[in-house]
Amino acid sequence: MSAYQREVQIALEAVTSAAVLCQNVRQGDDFVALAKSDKSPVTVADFGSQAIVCRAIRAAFPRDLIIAEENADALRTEDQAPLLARVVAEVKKVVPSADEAQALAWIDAGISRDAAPRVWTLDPIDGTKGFLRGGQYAVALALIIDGQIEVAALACPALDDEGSIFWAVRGVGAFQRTAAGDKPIEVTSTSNSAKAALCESVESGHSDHDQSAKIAAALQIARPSVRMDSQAKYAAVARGDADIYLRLPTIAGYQEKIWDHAAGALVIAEAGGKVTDIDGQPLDFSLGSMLKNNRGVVATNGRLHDAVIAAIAKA
Ligand SMILES: Nc1ncnc2c1ncn2[C@@H]1O[C@H](COP(=O)(O)OS(=O)(=O)O)[C@@H](OP(=O)(O)O)[C@H]1O
Ligand SMILES: [Mg+2]
Ligand SMILES: [Mg+2]
Ligand SMILES: [Mg+2]
Repeated sequence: MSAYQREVQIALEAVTSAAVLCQNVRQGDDFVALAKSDKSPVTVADFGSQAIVCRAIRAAFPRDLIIAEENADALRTEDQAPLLARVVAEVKKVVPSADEAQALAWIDAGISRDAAPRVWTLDPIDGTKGFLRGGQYAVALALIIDGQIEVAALACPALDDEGSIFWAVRGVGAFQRTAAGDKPIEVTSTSNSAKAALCESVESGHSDHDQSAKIAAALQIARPSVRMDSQAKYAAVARGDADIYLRLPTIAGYQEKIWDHAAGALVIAEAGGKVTDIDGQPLDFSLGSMLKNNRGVVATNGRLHDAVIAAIAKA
């Protein structure tokens, strides 16, 4: 029996149900996006997805903590009663017995921020702007034990025809779940950077596009970069659709959130790739909700990693 079998099963069921909720919401015409205090959007589906996943984790592993992106504060205000009603209605489509109080409590099960010996991290929708635009998005869940990512489940509902689901366990491997079973995935073996495919964020506010163009030129990368929302970029590198994922800081001092990277980072590492920050340092997931010790993210097939870090250092 391989390690963390139960965690993998629960995590995959949870992100799969959450992905159904997200697709249900996206098929409708009323996402009711709200702007958070940092002006970033949050929708019915972000709240609903967080409720579904936290419910599943709480039921299976009641002692585990959860560091998830959203909280239910806005939904508890009188102004947002219609939004709360939409969230509860969507949650009930997936969990028919759910009521309003439960939905709120499940969302708020994810408000931990501090490090803990055993903690899950969840991005209920990574790439909310992509979700709103009709682009890629992901439901990203990972289990961190003593600061190390051990289990990852990554649902990309808009990738491929039917959506795709990826998972990984540290030391076991990275897989894509298909109707025919779990298929191991692997990064490319490209070692000539001129032949590499590079992917990056769609939003220039999330990763510096001008800087990445300079780095691509220095690496003699011939192909135009592929812009894709969400941790689907990690899946793209992990299964060999792309060779490099660059996330270059746009604001000095911006700290990346662990839920934006934990699941994707393990999937790439277990597919044979490498993930560091732009200085070539490993991402430190032992510090609670933020990657306080890191700047930006560089993910590659491994073989190209040193060349990419060197090009960034020169740029
Ligand atoms: N300034 C800045 N720098 C870096 N990252 C930031 C910044 N601001 C926001 N965010 C986070 O970006 C997450 C989305 O990243 P993506 O790579 O999906 O961006 S994009 O949609 O492709 O443009 C997005 O995740 P979600 O909120 O889950 O969508 C944010 O956590
Ligand atoms: Mg967000
Ligand atoms: Mg995110
Ligand atoms: Mg999010």
